[in-house]
Amino acid sequence: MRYAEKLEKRIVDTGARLCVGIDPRPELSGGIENVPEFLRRLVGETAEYAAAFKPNMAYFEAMGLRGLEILEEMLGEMPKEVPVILDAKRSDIGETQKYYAKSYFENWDVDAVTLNPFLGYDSIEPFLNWEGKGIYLLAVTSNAGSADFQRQKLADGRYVFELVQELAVRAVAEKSATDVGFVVGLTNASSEVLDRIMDAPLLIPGLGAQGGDLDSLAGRGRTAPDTVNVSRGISYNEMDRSFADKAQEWHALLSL
Ligand SMILES: O=c1ccn([C@@H]2O[C@H](COP(=O)(O)O)[C@@H](O)[C@H]2O)c(=O)[nH]1
Repeated sequence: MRYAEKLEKRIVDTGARLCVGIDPRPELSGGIENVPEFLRRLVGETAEYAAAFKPNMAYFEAMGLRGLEILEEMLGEMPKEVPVILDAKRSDIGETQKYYAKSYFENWDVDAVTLNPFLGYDSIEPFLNWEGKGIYLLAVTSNAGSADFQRQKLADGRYVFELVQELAVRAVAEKSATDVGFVVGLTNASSEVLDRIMDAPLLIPGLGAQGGDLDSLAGRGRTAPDTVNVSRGISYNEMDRSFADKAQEWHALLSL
């Protein structure tokens, strides 16, 4: 089964496009020693609502070697039916990317990863021929700085993020086994952006703590399995409520 099919199935099974972000902050959960239990509860309580899980490497790397062990343990215990998108945003020359691809797709066996496309097509090639896997290229990120490059207009009237889409078009033409989608931040998902974004799987961060407006996605007629990520809005918002309770609320807002 291709990555996009697995994700589509999960979206249909859960009835919503909720991607549960996993960004553990040890300082908010009583230190690194409490993080494994925090993650077990977060994953356990939200799995039934999750179309996907998205751990962000930064939060695990910040805990040092123990953080990588915690990530590995968590990945090993993830429910197999929920796709895992590793938010790594990697970018390097192709030779080095081969090793990132091996690490994420072979060793950790995650379903998809985020990549920074700035180094061009040969930098994403090592990720392209993996059965059942997906990559999300940063196209229009959710930060204000996305205006600095991604939303600049070229002389021919296209935006820079449209060049990112060209990489996906090429991957499809070359019959990539890996599905290629895009990261589009909800906070910058204007109709000008969305009108130009291909019908390929979108990973959409920016809901909850970053204040993105879901209405901007309405009535688009897209068919690809898009998912909308919520991290702090489940893990660290209203700490007196359970993860399950908060996930259920986001799930209702994102229901099909
Ligand atoms: O454009 C982007 C790309 C990635 N992210 C990541 O998504 C989550 C968002 O967390 P919240 O707590 O829901 O704001 C986090 O891991 C970011 O690094 C993004 O926000 N924007």
